Amino acid sequence: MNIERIELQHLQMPYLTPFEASFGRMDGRRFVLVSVYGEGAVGHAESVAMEGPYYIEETNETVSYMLRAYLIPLLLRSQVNRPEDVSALFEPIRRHNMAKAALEGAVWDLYAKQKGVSLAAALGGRKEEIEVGVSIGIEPTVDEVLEKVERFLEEGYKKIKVKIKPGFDLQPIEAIRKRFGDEVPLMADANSAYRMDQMDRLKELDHFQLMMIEQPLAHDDIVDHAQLQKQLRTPICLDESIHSAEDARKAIELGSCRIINIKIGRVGGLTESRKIHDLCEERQIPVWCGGMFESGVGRAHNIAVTSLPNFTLPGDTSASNRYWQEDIVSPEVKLARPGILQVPAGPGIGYELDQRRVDKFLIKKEIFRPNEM
Ligand SMILES: O=C(O)CCC(=O)c1ccccc1C(=O)O
Ligand SMILES: [Mg+2]
Repeated sequence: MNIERIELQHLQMPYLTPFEASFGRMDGRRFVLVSVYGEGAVGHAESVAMEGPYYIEETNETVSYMLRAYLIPLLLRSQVNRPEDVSALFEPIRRHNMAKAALEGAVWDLYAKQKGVSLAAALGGRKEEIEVGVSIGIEPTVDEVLEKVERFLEEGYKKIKVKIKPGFDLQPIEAIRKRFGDEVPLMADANSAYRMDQMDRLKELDHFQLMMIEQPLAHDDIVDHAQLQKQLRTPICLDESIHSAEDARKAIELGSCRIINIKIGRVGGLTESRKIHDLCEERQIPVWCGGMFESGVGRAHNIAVTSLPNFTLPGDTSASNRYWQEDIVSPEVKLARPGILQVPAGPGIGYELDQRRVDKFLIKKEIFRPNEM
């Protein structure tokens, strides 16, 4: 693929409104945008690591370090013919999945652009549009959750996900059901906030016809989740516990979940995401694409992967205006119809990087070339 140059742009983008989950509260995103140049084309992807190690262990700084010290030098010293080769190349390096995914994703975009096909098509996706939902944080009051639910339902979002934690769980769910009815496609995400001795609390949630409960127990657990799933009618969806297709296989075989949330960053890239997708399809486990408050670049990657057939549940990839005053891609990610995003047909991710907007949020830029490695 002839990689001639790799750029890291470190950005700081403020959110429209702060977001709180059981692991903390955030006002904006510091992240690394990766651009890979070759044969007159350029591929982009972003790191989805947060600033602190509270969702998973990676941080913006560990990602920057791993890219600079290991992953970029390795890639620039190697011959790569297909993006799948990058995934194999990175395999000896343990974990650091978000760092790997950021670089591998940029190579996927470059590859699709060099071939003149969309990233979705390069991955084997065939959907032309996808259904999407929205993830609502823990708000100071239940009323504020209700206001958000109302607004997002008006915009037609196909799934409402609310963050819960012990003490802020039954109240918001019950209030949403009371006000908006049982037809609203509703789910809860606990981000590992519960322990097995709080099972009774989780069982209460069984009365609200939730589509699923996401990652109720420990971030590294699949054993207790299997026990819990036996006690619940509501499907458990795993997020934090799944870092690879092997993790997914073990969780499915144990009965730890009935649904899997695929985040490209958490599983180390698009190649591994597709592997998990294929495995789940074979085992009849529906998947959906999670979100990490991506800019338009990461959002475009999420849209592309969601075009694969077993992404049968609406994901967390909402429109740009749910997160940003202005996004760094053009056009911005907009709903084509209520709750529906179009899968772009143009080459690669199908959105242009707007460098003028990137420059507004730019803190630092680093450039790497093969002869310097
Ligand atoms: O809107 C989004 O991008 C999804 C937000 C979200 O739920 C989330 C955001 C950051 C870290 C973890 C999670 C999660 O899915 O658990
Ligand atoms: Mg989650």
